[in-house]
Amino acid sequence: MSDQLAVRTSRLQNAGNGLFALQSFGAGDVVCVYHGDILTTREALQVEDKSYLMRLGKGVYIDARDHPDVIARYINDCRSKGVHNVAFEKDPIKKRAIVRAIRPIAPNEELYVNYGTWYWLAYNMTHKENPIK
Ligand SMILES: C[S@@+](CC[C@H](N)C(=O)[O-])C[C@H]1O[C@@H](n2cnc3c(N)ncnc32)[C@H](O)[C@@H]1O
Repeated sequence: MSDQLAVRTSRLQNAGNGLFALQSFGAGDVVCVYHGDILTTREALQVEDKSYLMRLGKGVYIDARDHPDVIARYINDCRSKGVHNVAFEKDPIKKRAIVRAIRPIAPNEELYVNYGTWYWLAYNMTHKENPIK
């Protein structure tokens, strides 16, 4: 898949898989790229499993649900301020998001990105029996 990154069981509880660094990254380095099927707002609203759905900008979404080869889709959100080590740089023109290191990352660190408030609001609405705080 990649000699810089590996998909392994997440260190977060009940989070499934996560993405881990196999090498060091410096702050500002491009770590990988998030891409997938390109959807309009109308199409995005109809997606049942929104786990891998990302809004890039007005009317532009990408969905990596059917793309297990896109390793960026395995990045979890640790939900703790100050612990995130990568950020999504969304590009609605190129229809992708660059995953960029926001601080130095050491080998074996799990990558964590802030999905944003709306992702978790929607997630918890559809997982009322098992919300993620
Ligand atoms: C983009 S996927 C990340 C990869 C996913 N863990 C997997 O195994 O394919 C987003 C999903 O990961 C899980 N996830 C991410 N962060 C989590 C957390 N802090 N706690 C529990 N589950 C989390 C949730 O199921 C979420 O909908």
